[in-house]
Amino acid sequence: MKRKVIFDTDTASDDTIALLLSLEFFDVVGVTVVAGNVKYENEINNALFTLEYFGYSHVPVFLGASRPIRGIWRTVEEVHGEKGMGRLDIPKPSKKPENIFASDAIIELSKKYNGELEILAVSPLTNLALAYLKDPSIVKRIKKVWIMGGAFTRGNTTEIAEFNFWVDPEAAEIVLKSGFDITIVPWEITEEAATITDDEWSRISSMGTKRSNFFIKVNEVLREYSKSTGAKGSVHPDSLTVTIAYDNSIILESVKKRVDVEVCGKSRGAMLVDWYDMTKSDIKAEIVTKADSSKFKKYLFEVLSKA
Ligand SMILES: O=c1[nH]cnc2c1ncn2[C@@H]1O[C@H](CO)[C@@H](O)[C@H]1O
Repeated sequence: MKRKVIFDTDTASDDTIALLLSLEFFDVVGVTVVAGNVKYENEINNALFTLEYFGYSHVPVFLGASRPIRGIWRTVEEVHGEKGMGRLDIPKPSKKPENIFASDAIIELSKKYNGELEILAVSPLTNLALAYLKDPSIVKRIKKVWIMGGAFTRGNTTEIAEFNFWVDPEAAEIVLKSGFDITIVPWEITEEAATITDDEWSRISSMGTKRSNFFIKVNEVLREYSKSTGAKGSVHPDSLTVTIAYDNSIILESVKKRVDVEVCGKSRGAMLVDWYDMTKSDIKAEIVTKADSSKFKKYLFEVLSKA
């Protein structure tokens, strides 16, 4: 039986591929949309369209926070394309979102799948933080939270901050202090293990499947943007995180430390790791420090080449 997950997403480019992977690997019992990458309306359409396009119209989509807690952030269309789908112009999906707020859906689904539900958070953590504030007992019911977020030293949004933590550091702080069983996949690890090189890009392009064609189109702008920052190809943090959640053996090295997030000043959104256990805190997260790139890509290619 497939594991039950909620896919929390600010749906743009790599998020859609991470969603496709999740649909293969897991029983996705809900998709929750949160503010982040691009205009909220576009994120909603991107999530609905991706599900509909690949035959998953039955998977419910719940709308959540359309802004971070403090409301200070900017979207990054330069990374994902004007509407977040590279240069793919998508039609308005006929699938509609549910009438339940995302954070309420997280609470309800945690009751329905008590002890087995996992959260794949490839997004700012606003929806999960709000769910926790409303009902802290979700910590006991949610089995695991997988987070793509944080940077050790090389921020992709400011000198030190990774995008998801930077968009809503207050939410990240709430979630990281709540006591969930958490694994974090930080930015640098995804850059090292989840960059699709030119050769790999050509390989995907020549697969000629519906999924591979979709991959190429939605990630075209991401690839150009990634390369403009010095990467050797398009970087796929969300896809790596979901694949790690599915097969933990992709984690080659990790540490278990208390993690906090800076909420003020120039380093707002910075990930603060208590490397020397100075806080003596019991609340710790697993932080991935090395991932198996070839294993991840094997899964990715397998899913994209499927007819
Ligand atoms: O430059 C970028 N490359 C890849 N993903 C990005 C970038 N900027 C924002 N995101 C988004 O934020 C997380 C990674 O930090 C990912 O979840 C992705 O959706």
